[in-house]
This record gives sequence, structure tokens and C-alpha cells, in this order.
Amino acid sequence: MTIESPGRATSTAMASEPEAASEAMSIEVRDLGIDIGASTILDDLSLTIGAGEILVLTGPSGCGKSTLLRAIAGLSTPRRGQILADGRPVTTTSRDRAMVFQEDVLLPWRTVARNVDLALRLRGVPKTERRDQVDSWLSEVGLSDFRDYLPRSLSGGMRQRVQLARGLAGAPRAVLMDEPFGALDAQTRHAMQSLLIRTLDAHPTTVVFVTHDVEEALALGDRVVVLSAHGSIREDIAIGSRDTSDGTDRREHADAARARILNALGETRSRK
Ligand SMILES: Nc1ncnc2c1ncn2[C@@H]1O[C@H](COP(=O)(O)OP(=O)(O)OP(=O)(O)O)[C@@H](O)[C@H]1O
Repeated sequence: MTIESPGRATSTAMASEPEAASEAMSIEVRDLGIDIGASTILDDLSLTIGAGEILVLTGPSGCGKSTLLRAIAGLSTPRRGQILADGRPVTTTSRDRAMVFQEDVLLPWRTVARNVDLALRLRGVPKTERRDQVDSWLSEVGLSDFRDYLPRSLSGGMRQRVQLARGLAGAPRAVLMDEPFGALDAQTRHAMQSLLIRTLDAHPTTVVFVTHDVEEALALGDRVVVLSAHGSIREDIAIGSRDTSDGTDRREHADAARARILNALGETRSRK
């Protein structure tokens, strides 16, 4: 599958925060506390995510992964602490930070091409550039022949590929992914992971990726953070670089990292 470098957004539309000059975005979570009703979901959580880093968040069900992701997206306002994107407080959503969900959120009345086109439009890509960029992204996710189909005519895996194209199109500077491949069969999931890695290699973007799947975390992450059942950081593990030509360093790191992740998950479950 060739990557034809869809360009970055060049004009403004729908932005609710100012644009920054650099490409991938740095994100800092500072002493974050989030309560829902009388329950404290996240408590005193601090985390720095470097520009272009792929950070995987994992942890037991209900520990607050989606809550943290939504706060980074600007979809909720923290009670305590703050989140900074390129050093500026996150106060609302921004087209610079895209979200990709597990659920199917494609617009059912728009064709595949028009779903991707909408994302480009919302990210401020001029109309004259959009047609080429839609074609390019559909080629990247292997759906060029399905551009005029409605989502209901596609398989689950194909719809998820459209969602991935929609999340990455227009080059958001950060992509926040909440178990995006969780509902897919193992083979499609593996293909989607490879596609995501290839796409991110071509378009460096900061990614926060939530998953329950330890192998997925190891395949994708530059770093894996395990949250405890009580919404604090239990482990923060660097995974080897993907840059080595044969992947040896990464494989060596992966075995040690897998043991640490499984150990941390075991401890969080037993303490719940
Ligand atoms: N709108 C809400 N009202 C009440 N409680 C909520 C709401 N949203 C989330 N919660 C609670 O907050 C906690 C954290 O939820 P969250 O979805 O962030 O966890 P998670 O780690 O993403 O879980 P999972 O892995 O199962 O998706 C859970 O106990 C959940 O029940």
C-alpha cells in the first residue's frame, strides 16, 4: 500500500483553540483529579507525552482510561490539576486532537469518501485539496474501490478502516484512540495495527492509545502506562525503538516489558 503524503491543514475552520507551529503535539497531564459524582476516578495523575510519541494506556476495566482520554481531548473539565497541549491549557476540544473510538461513529448517510471528506473539512483543509487527500487516505487504508459505498454496505473491519482514515486525515497533531480495534477479529486487528504503524511512520503524530490487549500495547507503544484500579499510574514502561532495521532491540525489550505489564495488571486486579 503506498502512502502519498496527504498534506497538513492549511486554512482555519472550526478551531476552538489556537494552532501551534510544530507538527506532532506534546501533552502534559499535571496533578489531574477527576471526580464523577461522589467517586474519585483519577487522582493526582501526572504524565508527560512527548511530541510524536505513541503512548499506550492500559489497566483494569473501570480504572479511568477513557476518562483520561476524554479529558485530554477537552471533552471534560478536570476538578483538580490541568492538561497542557504544547504548553497551553486544554479547555475545550480542538481539531488538532482527533479521537477514534471503538464504536462505529461514521455518518450512515454519507458515503465512505464523504465521511473522510468531512473530517478534512472540519480540520480546515481547503476544498481544492480535499479530493486528492480523500483518494490518498482511502488508498492508504485499502478502500479506494469502496469510496462511493455507504457504511452499512461494509464489513466491521472496513468501517473501522474508514474511521482510522477519518481520524488521521487532515493530519491532526495528536490522535486519541479508545480501543479502536477492540471489536475486530484477530486477523483484521493485526492488519489494522500494521496499517497504523505504517501510517504513523509516514505522518509522525502524537498518539494516546487505550487497549486491554497486552500484545497490542507491545506492538504499538513507544511507552506503555498501566493505570491502577484507583486511577493512578502503576507502571510506566519504555518499549524499544521501532527504528532498528531488524527489530531486535524492540523484541528484547518486549519480553521484559510484557512481564512488567502482566505483573502490574495482576497486582492492580488483586488489589481492587
Ligand atoms: N457518566 C458517568 N457516570 C457515572 N460514572 C461514570 C461515568 N463515566 C464513567 N464512569 C465511571 O468512571 C469509572 C472510569 O470509567 P472509564 O470508562 O474511564 O474506565 P475505563 O478504564 O476506560 O474502563 P473500560 O476499560 O471498561 O473501558 C468507572 O467506574 C465508570 O463506571
